[in-house]
Amino acid sequence: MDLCTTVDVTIEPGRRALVGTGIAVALPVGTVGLIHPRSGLAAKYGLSVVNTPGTVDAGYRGEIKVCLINHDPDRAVELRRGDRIAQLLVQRVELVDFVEVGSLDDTSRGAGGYGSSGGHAGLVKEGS
Ligand SMILES: O=c1ccn([C@H]2C[C@H](O)[C@@H](COP(=O)(O)OP(=O)(O)OP(=O)(O)O)O2)c(=O)[nH]1
Repeated sequence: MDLCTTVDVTIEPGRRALVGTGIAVALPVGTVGLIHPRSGLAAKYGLSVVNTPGTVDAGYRGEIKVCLINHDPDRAVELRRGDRIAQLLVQRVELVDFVEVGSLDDTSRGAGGYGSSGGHAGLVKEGS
């Protein structure tokens, strides 16, 4: 579902703005709302969502707001009330009970992350 701004707003290059959508929802327990940027506005204006994807808890009953950011280094983004600024996806989530343990099982990845699998010249391991 597309989300629209309830206000006119101009976002200068590199700046952000929290805008209301006028929408409140009661999501079923076991689901989550995810606020994603719109690809068209991202490609054309550099407009995105700061905390993408924004998380709307199932228990949240307030107005959904979107924290927009203008990544364009030169041009301001002008938005008018009613413009579609982001999109809301609803997904099922696992409801888990976390259990504290002393160690974790082994996997082929182990603790490697943040480029440890390579794939780019700038990701070579230290010392190699
Ligand atoms: O882009 C967003 C993200 C969140 N929310 C609303 C719904 C969500 O359920 C609530 C809290 O969001 P989150 O848990 O991400 O915020 P927090 O900074 O951790 O605040 P809190 O302490 O209120 O949980 O704010 C929005 O309207 N838009």
